[in-house]
Amino acid sequence: MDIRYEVNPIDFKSYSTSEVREAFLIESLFQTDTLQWTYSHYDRLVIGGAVPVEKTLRLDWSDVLKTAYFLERREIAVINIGGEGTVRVDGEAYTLVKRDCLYIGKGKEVVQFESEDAAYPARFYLVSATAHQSYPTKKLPISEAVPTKLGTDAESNCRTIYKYIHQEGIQSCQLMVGMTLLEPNNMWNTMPAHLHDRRMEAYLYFDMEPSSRVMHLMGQPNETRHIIVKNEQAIISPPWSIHSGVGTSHYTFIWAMAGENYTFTDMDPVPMEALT
Ligand SMILES: O=C(O)C(=O)C[C@H](O)C(=O)CO
Ligand SMILES: [Zn+2]
Repeated sequence: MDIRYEVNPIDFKSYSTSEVREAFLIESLFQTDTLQWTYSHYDRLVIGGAVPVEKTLRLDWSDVLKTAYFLERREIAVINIGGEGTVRVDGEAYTLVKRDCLYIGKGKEVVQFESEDAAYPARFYLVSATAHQSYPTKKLPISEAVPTKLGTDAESNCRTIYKYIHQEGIQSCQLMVGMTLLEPNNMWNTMPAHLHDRRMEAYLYFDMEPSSRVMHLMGQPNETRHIIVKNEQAIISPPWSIHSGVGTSHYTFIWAMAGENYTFTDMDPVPMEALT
């Protein structure tokens, strides 16, 4: 059972490399024919991975959540980062190709995951937050998502952001989820950095070569640390932390937030002079 408790920014200053990694890095989310889960106590975000190959996998973590079924008091976002797959929600089938997103609201009892082709299985990334009301289950195919271009060549951060679940998109209680794709030869994300003390955030880095790495930057602006991240590993970013990264090559990441509101532009920019 992978439970991550909160770390406060005062204690964080004295953390060793391994303590930083144990608190904030999720190393193996995608395992064949199992559901992998990490429970973060920051806004009680649950982060998971499902790779159905030989089996159909059923959404369940009742031994930890102690509810009759996973979504009894939760909502969840599912984003496929692998081959075509199907999510069945109380019997209704939603087919997701790579980068499609499905939001499932509170109260759906039976959620199952399966792959179309065992030779190229689906890889479902899962992010769940507590929910107080039920919003409709909704799929947003990547083909219908609205791209927003950001960055410049000079800053090596040309990238496209797709927002899936947010104020003007799929409605949720508190989940806000999207994906950012770096263009080839562009390595920087989220620099200049920002904070949002009102929300925590999780990043899943993927579409990287096995030998590529992202140097993820975290910490309060005046106390930064780095975490070296491999393909398909995730980061938990506390509300007091910047969350930025630079890769040895370009990459894609899914960002997911939970907390006080879901206004994407609610960010406090961190001036370059404040970073040490
Ligand atoms: O490329 C970026 O910049 C991002 O994707 C930033 C994240 O969306 C984020 O941190 C939102 O709060
Ligand atoms: Zn952010």
